[in-house]
Amino acid sequence: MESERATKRYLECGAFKGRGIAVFTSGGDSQGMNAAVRACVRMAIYLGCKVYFIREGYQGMVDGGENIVEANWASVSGIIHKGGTVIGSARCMEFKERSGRLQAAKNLIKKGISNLVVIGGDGSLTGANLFRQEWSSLVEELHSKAEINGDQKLKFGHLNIVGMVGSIDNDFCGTDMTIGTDSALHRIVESVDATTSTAFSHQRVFIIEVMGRHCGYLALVSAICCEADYMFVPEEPPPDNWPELLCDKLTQARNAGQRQNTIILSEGAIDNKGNPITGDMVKKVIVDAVELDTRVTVLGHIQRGGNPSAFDRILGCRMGAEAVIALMEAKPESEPVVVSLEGNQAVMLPLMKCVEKTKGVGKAMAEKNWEEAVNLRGKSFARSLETYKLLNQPRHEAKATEGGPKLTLGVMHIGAPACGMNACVRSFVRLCLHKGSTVLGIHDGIDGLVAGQFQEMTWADVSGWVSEGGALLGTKRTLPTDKIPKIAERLKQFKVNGLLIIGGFEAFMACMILAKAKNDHPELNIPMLVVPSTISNNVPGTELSLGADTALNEITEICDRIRQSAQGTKRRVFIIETMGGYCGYLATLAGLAGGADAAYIFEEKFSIKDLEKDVYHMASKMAEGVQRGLILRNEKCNDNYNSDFMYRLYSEEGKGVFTARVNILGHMQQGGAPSPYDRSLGTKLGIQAAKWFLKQSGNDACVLGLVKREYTFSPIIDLEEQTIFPLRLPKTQWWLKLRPLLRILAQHDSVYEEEGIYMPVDLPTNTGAFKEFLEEENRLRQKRQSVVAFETPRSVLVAFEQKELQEGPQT
Ligand SMILES: Nc1ncnc2c1ncn2[C@@H]1O[C@H](COP(=O)(O)OP(=O)(O)OP(=O)(O)O)[C@@H](O)[C@H]1O
Ligand SMILES: O=P(O)(O)OC[C@H]1O[C@](O)(CO)[C@@H](O)[C@@H]1O
Ligand SMILES: [Mg+2]
Repeated sequence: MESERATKRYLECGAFKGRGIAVFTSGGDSQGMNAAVRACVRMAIYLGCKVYFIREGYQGMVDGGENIVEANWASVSGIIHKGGTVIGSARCMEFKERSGRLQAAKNLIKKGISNLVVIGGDGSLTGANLFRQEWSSLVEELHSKAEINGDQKLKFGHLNIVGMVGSIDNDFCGTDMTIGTDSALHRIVESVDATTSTAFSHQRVFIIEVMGRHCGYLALVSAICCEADYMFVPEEPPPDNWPELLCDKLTQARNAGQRQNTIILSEGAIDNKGNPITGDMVKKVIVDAVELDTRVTVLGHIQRGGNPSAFDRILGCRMGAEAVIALMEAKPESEPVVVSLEGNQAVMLPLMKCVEKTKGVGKAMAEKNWEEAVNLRGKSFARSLETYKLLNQPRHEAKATEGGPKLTLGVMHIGAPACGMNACVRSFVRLCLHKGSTVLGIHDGIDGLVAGQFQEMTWADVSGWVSEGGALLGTKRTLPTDKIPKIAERLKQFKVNGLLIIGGFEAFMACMILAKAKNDHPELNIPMLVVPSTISNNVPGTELSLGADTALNEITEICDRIRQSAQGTKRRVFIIETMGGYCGYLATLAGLAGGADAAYIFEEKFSIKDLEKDVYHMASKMAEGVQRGLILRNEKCNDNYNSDFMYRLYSEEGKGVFTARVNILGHMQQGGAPSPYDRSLGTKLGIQAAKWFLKQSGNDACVLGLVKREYTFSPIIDLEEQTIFPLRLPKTQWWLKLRPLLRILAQHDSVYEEEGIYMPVDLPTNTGAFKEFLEEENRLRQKRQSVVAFETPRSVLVAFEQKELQEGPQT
């Protein structure tokens, strides 16, 4: 029973009928807060609660009146793509006093609210915890002053609180990412890309000051993403001789032909003694010592503005929904929790423990215990710091700095280009050079390998690669199948001791083919590693491929534009086709990020009955005042129900209610500048790959993956049985667990038909429980509807596997 509970939960529609719940945003705003508010409202409505907005944070709670208003399904329509928070945020001094909190309690009880979702930073969450601790005494006092009656005292004797961290600073311990951080990184990276081009023209140095208060996360990650020459963060002040080190670094770079330099400075940067380091101080050092033309740019609140990134929208959706569920499941004795992100899992952590740990960072910094400060910031921070430092060691081109093997390693791409590939090559090349190894860049995939297009890579060759989209080494889809002898000959000719292949499903296939040919060709007895890199996110052995995040952002942005194009047009439905092969990752995630009404994918079989239901559902939403509809479909979701079919169906059935348009996004999904996430992930994967080769003694062939926030090296042979070759899909895909959430957030209350939905909990998904969940949901559906049998995705996949056994893998 317990294990069943751990993998899925049944969310009964209307299960918490009549419960009062309020959501508010507090402290500095951040992008993605609207997605969180929307998810809270819609999940609460789904569960039957009466849901309220509290406008202007704690101030609205204290002031009451019009600041506490009931929300409905439509009041959160069309907000997911907006920056900031549509319900307002504030900092409120009155709430810090008991008298203010007493007033706030009275206002909540009058509205029947005893469940709060707070979206804010550490201050807001601390305030919420205090409020909860005091609640019974506040209720007692209100009753004794006859401000509330005995019934109210009894009914609202307990306050439940769940927190979500909304802040661009990513300064909260316990969660990998806070809502807004990724969007802020987007703003910073766009800005630094812009200053880099003008810096190049004028051979200037740019010092960019970024926000983060006392946390260096934004500075650190943007320094990695923008190839900064130097960086200042509060958690690890520079050594006392930093002016000298900085000037040496700049001089070295200029001597190597670099025309511009970027320095990232955190607004909270300090020296070893705790004194602030400012942009003007750094500029003076540079101008006085090396006389470089230097400018200081303070990015300021630009970082907190603009549309939320796809990541922040999805994070907001997931956390908002989880927060409401946690509130409904809370018992009077249970501790208040904060919804956190661990890898790609949402987890509940004790709110006050996280707040205390967060305060511990400040304490460690005040005591100048820098190591402790870095550790408390968490694994991801420490890893990024290590990455930055590794890539910014003093340069010794192609000379050994340490002992260890001196290898000749090949790096190449196979498959379609994807953003982040270049960042991966760059860090791989540079770390290998630092360690005294040689890297040969192999151009144009297998064709280039066979033709002998090998280039010895230098430090300078990969300068500026992190911000470049596409694949600068060139890439092709050709597989090695009929070229193995020639490949073996070339690897021998160039004395290649190891081969890194960065690419998508073809890279995975190619590596498997080469690994299987080792017995016949001893030259292939070298370590080989695949770094999954494809917008489709369909490579076995990893939860996330390089390039998928950039593509998701591209699609999300295009969906925003397409929807906006219909402003002023009466009721319109857009059908948008995404790439991904048979993998529905992009369609599903872009569906969540874009607030889509439906996302059709191959993995979740749908029938004409489902399509019919969705068309009528759309019409009923329009009747309630919704103006625009968004339907996503994966390019291979169904051969017969293709985009044209769907367009005709919606056009015909929507006559008189809405018009329909279709957009096939095509290759624009593969283009663009890499997102901060792909730049940083590419850089880190390149480093992991280099480290792996440098400590290899055998001839393993592995896939370097990211699984539950850990880097994993899975032998490619073991992955064979986890792959469905004809579909180019892994057998388990973690993100399928987000499908029920997409349905709940898209479903208008006027059309709730199902009694409930099974939601897989963010725990194991590869244990077979996921299959069970789908089957159970299938049974539930069948019980209620006389529709065509609903085949589970797993059973579809199993059918294909059988086909594959009969016909052999399609290569
Ligand atoms: N110790 C506290 N007791 C009661 N209320 C508090 C407390 N700390 C903060 N608050 C309330 O929360 C509001 C927001 O807090 P704060 O200004 O620290 O921002 P934050 O939530 O930490 O967000 P950010 O730092 O990202 O801007 C305060 O204005 C106040 O109303
Ligand atoms: O918006 P304000 O009040 O100027 O505060 C700015 C601060 O808020 C944040 O943007 C978010 O906490 C910090 O990065 C910054 O130091
Ligand atoms: Mg704060």
